[in-house]
Amino acid sequence: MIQVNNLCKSFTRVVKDKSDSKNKILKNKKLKTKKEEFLAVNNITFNADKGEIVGILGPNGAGKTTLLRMLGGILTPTSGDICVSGHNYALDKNAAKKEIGYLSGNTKLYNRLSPRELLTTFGNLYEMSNEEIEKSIEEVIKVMDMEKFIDNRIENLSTGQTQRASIARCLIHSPKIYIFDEPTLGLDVISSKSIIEFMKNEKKNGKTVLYSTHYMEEAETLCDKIVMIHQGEIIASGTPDSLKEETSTTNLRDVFIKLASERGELIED
Ligand SMILES: Nc1ncnc2c1ncn2[C@@H]1O[C@H](COP(=O)(O)OP(=O)(O)OP(=O)(O)O)[C@@H](O)[C@H]1O
Repeated sequence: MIQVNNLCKSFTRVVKDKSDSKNKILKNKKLKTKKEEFLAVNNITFNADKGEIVGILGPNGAGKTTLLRMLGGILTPTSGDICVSGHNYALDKNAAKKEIGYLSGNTKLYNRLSPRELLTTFGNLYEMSNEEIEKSIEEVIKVMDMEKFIDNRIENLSTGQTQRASIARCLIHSPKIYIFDEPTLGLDVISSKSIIEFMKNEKKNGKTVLYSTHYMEEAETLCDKIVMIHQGEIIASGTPDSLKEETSTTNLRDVFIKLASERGELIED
C-alpha cells in the first residue's frame, strides 16, 4: 500500500512585479519581474490500500501530475512523507521505487525498438535475469494483448498500441503498485476499455492502482476511492457514493463543481 502524509511541493515562478507599474507608465520601461514561491501541492494526505483503485481527480493545473511525479520518485517533495509497502522514500528510495510501476503523462518510448526490445531493456535496468525477463515478457504479452505487435517497431504502432506498450513497460518487474498519470487520455473507447479492464483485473490480483484522470464518469464506476484536488489541495476524498451523498449530488462532476464553488474558487476547466 501507499501512504502519503502532509505532502507539499513548491516551485519558484517568475511573475510581473505590479509594484513597478508606476515606473513603466512614467518612463516607458518594461515591467520588472520578480521570483515567487507557490505551492503546486499543498499538504496532501491520503492512503491507497492493497486491492484498491484510487482516482486522483481535478481540473487542469490542480497539481495531479506534480503529486504523481513525487509518488513515482521523479520529483523530490519540498516536505512531507511517502511510504510505499513499508519503505519510506526519504530513507530508502530505491526499495520504494521497485514496488512501483509508474506511467508518466507524456511517456516517450524509443521509436526504433520493438516493445519486446523495450521490455528487455527495462528488465535489465531492474537487474532481472534473462530467464526472468523472458518469462515476464510472455506474461505481459498476454495481459496487455500484445501478440500482434510485440516485434514491430514502436514508431509503427497506433496510439492505443503505444499506450499498451507504455503500460507494459511498467509491469515488467511485477510491481505491487501502479501509478498511472492519465492512462486513458486521448484513447478511443476500445483502447481505453482494455486499459480499464487491465486496472480492474489487477485490483482483483491484490494490486494497488493510483491513477489520475479528467474523466469523472470513468472514475465514478472504476474507483473504490476518490481524492479530489483543486489548486494543490484536497477538497474531498472518499468513496464515490459517500462524496455524492455528502454533497447531495448525483455524479462526481457535480460534486466537484459544488465543492469548488462553495470555496468561491474559479474553475479552470
Ligand atoms: N517544474 C515546474 N515549475 C514551475 N511550475 C510548475 C512545474 N510543474 C508544474 N508547475 C505548475 O504547478 C501547477 C500544477 O501543475 P500540474 O501539472 O501538477 O497540474 P495537473 O493537475 O497535472 O494539470 P493537467 O491536468 O493540466 O495536466 C501548475 O500551475 C503548473 O504550471
